[in-house]
Amino acid sequence: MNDGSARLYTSSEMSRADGNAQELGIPGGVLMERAGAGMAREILARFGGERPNVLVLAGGGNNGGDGFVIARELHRAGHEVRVAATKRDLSGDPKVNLDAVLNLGVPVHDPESLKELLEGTDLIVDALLGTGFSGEVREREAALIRTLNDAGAATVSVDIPSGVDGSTGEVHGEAVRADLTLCAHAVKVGCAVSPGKDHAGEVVTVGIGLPEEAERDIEPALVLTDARSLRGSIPRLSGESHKYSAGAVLVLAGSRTVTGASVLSVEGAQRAGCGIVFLAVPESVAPALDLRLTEALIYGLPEDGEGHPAPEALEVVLEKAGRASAVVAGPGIGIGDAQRRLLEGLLRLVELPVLLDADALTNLAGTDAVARRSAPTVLTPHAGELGRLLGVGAGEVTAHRLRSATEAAERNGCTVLLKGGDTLVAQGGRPTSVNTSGTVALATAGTGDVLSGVIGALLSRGMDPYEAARAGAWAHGRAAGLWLDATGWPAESLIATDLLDWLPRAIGELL
Ligand SMILES: NC(=O)C1=CN([C@@H]2O[C@H](COP(=O)(O)OP(=O)(O)OC[C@H]3O[C@@H](n4cnc5c(N)ncnc54)[C@H](OP(=O)(O)O)[C@@H]3O)[C@@H](O)[C@H]2O)[C@@H](O)CC1
Ligand SMILES: Nc1ncnc2c1ncn2[C@@H]1O[C@H](COP(=O)(O)OP(=O)(O)O)[C@@H](O)[C@H]1O
Ligand SMILES: [K+]
Repeated sequence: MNDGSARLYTSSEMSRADGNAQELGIPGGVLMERAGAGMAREILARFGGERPNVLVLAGGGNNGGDGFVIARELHRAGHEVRVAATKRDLSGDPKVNLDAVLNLGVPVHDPESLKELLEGTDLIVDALLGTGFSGEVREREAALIRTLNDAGAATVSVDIPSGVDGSTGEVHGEAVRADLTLCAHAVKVGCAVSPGKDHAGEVVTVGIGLPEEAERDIEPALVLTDARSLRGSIPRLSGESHKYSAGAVLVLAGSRTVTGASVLSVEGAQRAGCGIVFLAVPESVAPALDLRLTEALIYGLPEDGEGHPAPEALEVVLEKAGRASAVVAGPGIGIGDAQRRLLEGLLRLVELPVLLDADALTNLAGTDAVARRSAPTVLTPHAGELGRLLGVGAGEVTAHRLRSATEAAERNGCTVLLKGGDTLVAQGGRPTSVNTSGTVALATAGTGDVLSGVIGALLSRGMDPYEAARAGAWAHGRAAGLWLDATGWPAESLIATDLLDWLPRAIGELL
């Protein structure tokens, strides 16, 4: 995909680029030298002024080789540097660089003394395991990682926090908790996808002078979605536009006890630029919402005894869908047989793009209602909802986010947006997108309802579902970021309504 997205590499994509570079006449040792020297410059620029005592923990592969180059450069810059190496009997480039360190008189210790070495250490360089690692860390390395994490010193990881799977972000057992991760050439998937992302701290890319030709035949399986990669993808109004052609969204959200979800979804859609919103809600709450939502058209639905939409609501929903260009269904509609049947009818009979969120996902878990659809469907689950769709626990999804999102997208033949700090968008045939604009400020009730409306509006404006989900997630996260910058208030104080004020500016950055 060549849309200007920042490169995000799996371990095997990186090693292909490395192989191509060698064919182009750039030896691996040169890349290691550039990686290590560039990382050392970055470390000196950030920490050099404080003249920290440095400990480099080096493993037996090329990640350790990068670590030796860093040790050499920091020593040359006048820092007190010690190395703990898991292996002395090396060959190739790591051996060349270990020998250089030894020749300079930098002390190289056995890792068994790591705990004592860390006592006088201000800065740890973690070069234990890189992209050559996957699976579960062996006990010897796991013990070293625990010792590093317990030391509490500032930690810089080389290429990937040791113990994180570079291609998936999965962590099985121990993984280093870094403050900064320096990635050679491109961000590794493991630094962008949780839980790896949460181990990586700040992530900075260090150039290693790979020529473009070395990447020409590599189609990355994942992309980092930033504003640059989305710019120009949202359709604009033209002179001939009217409120229906500008995008008409039907929102099926809310019930007698949950009316906020409707408001947030409708206003999210309005601020994301659709021309008109129809809101279908149980009839007992329609008058209150009519007063609250000045610009939306509100329709009362037959309801069950609990104030949730009843199956007979389908008739009204279908009629209103006839005037819409996209549908958002689910937030706050309640969970039960009646709501499931309503949704199944909607999915069977409406040919429009449909976004399913929250209660809609729970109601439809275990059914094939989405898989049977040919019109575009976007699912926006959090880990718990995706677990229900896949028949596994939330913990299983949290541990395997990438695999879970792609599996759900494939099984259902649809677009899946998995919420979280790294919001993923998966769709068959497209690279899985990792959003870059999220902030923990979003971890508050109702922000997901806003997101459903935003993506619904982008669908109604004619965007392809994959692009709509990526752009919606980016704008949603960016709105929270703008609120944080503008108010200077603590992240914990954001409420979902605040996003509505900042969505227009966030979307404006994509036009
Ligand atoms: N590609 C490029 O373009 C460039 C790559 N560069 C750098 O190379 C790195 C990749 O190097 P790599 O391929 O040598 O692997 P690496 O991450 O050092 O891991 C191997 C070590 O891990 C160990 N190990 C494995 N599994 C384990 C387990 N379960 N539990 C415990 N240990 C385990 C394994 O031990 P062994 O099995 O051999 O005993 C061996 O010691 C990359 O991240 C980047 O830093 C840069 O220099 C510039 C350009
Ligand atoms: N730690 C986090 N970092 C960034 N974004 C988060 C985090 N936790 C939650 N979010 C985002 O907040 C939103 C919450 O949505 P959801 O769980 O559906 O909430 P609700 O149902 O209350 O609206 C999602 O967009 C999600 O990606
Ligand atoms: K590492």
